[in-house]
Amino acid sequence: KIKLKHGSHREGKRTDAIMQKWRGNGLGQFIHWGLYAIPGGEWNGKQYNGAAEWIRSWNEMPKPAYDSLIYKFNPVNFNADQWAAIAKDMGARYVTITTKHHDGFCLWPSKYTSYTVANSPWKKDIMKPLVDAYDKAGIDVILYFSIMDWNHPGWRYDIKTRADSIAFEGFKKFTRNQLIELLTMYPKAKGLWFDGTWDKSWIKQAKFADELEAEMRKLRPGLIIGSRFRADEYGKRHFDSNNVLMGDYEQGWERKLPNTIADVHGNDWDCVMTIPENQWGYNKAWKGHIKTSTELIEMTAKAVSLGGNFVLNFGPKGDGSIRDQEKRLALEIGDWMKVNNEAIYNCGYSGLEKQDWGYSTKKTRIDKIYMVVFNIPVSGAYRVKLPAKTAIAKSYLLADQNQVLKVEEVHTNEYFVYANPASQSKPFVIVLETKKKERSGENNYDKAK
Ligand SMILES: Cc1ccc([C@@H]2N[C@@H](C)[C@@H](O)[C@H]2O)cc1
Repeated sequence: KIKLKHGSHREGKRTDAIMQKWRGNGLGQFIHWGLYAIPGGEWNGKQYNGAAEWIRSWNEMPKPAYDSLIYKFNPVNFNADQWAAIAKDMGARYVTITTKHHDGFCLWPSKYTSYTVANSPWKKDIMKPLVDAYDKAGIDVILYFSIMDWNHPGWRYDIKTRADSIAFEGFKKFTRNQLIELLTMYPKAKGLWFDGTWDKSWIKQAKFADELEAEMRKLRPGLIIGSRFRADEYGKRHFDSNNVLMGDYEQGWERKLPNTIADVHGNDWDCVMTIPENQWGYNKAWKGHIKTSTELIEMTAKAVSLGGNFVLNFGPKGDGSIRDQEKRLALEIGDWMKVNNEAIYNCGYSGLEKQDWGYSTKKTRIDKIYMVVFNIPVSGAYRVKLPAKTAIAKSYLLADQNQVLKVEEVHTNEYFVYANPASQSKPFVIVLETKKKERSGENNYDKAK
């Protein structure tokens, strides 16, 4: 083990109630909203090929033209309760909302910069109505914050000269001030989701970031901070120089999912996912493959089966409305969740071997296993291998618990569960209630003693 001053300060999963609630959330909503939603990936009639929230970095987009979008921010169709209702209908149990993306525009009236909603035609705070609406809907709020800030004069990609380091000192103070300001103005927020922390300038701030994380945790006990916030003193990110996870959960799964339990190293984690291939902010033209609700439900089940959460991104339009395709997907996912959320909420890795029919999840400390089926076997037989000394007491469809299913032990601790689902077009869940296996040869007399 390398002696570290600014590495991870905790090994293993957090066991407190706030983190246990986060762990059991299963499904979340991400909101990317800001000035980038106004151009929506297009400028001067030309389409930007990158992600819409990065349009400021496009050569075709003059930086002053982007920066003056603040004078166009007037989302007359913004309705925080409607956004929260969409998340509620989808079955999301937490939401991560951009307070400030890389462009530096603040959705809250920060005292530390003029580049905020307060100086837009809208004038009003956006974060407060959002935090309150989601909180009222019973949905936990996590605040997304980009360290990289293209608008702040003190931002640097690296610290090369004395002038850089003087400028960056000012930037560090500004960053700390904004984070303390956010935690103070929105005390209901359960955590922070950091982004924009990969540049050398920030990676060199191991001591500062470590102390800032400690200050935030002291100000807000139980605050949830992921692995992307800070590097250790050797520049190691996500995992420190002793390969211990930084922060409370792994933030490495952006637009991709782990494949096996080995990939997650026994840590908490979330996967953040876009509906199109790679657009977080609103883009007028969604190109390429748009994920279907069945695909997104499968990703949710896969994430939960590997002990993580699945966080689906929505990119509201510049006027504050939500696009129809996103509303429809939220409802389709929500319809499935209404029937099957017992296999998702407060569930995790079942310990069972992966089978072709789909993913298995398990509630902690309850002898129930959920087989979330995406691939129906021609045989109608669903193979499941149980650990030794475990048997199946009963099996039924989660959607219709009166439909008790036939179970056959085909090899030691290997069973076929027979099911013919009503609809072949939607994923469904088979429940296994398990019990201790009767020791073979045990008789009632022995048990009676
Ligand atoms: C290379 C790259 C940098 C930043 C990102 C940001 N992280 C996502 C969560 C979005 O905020 C995206 O803009 C994505 C890719």
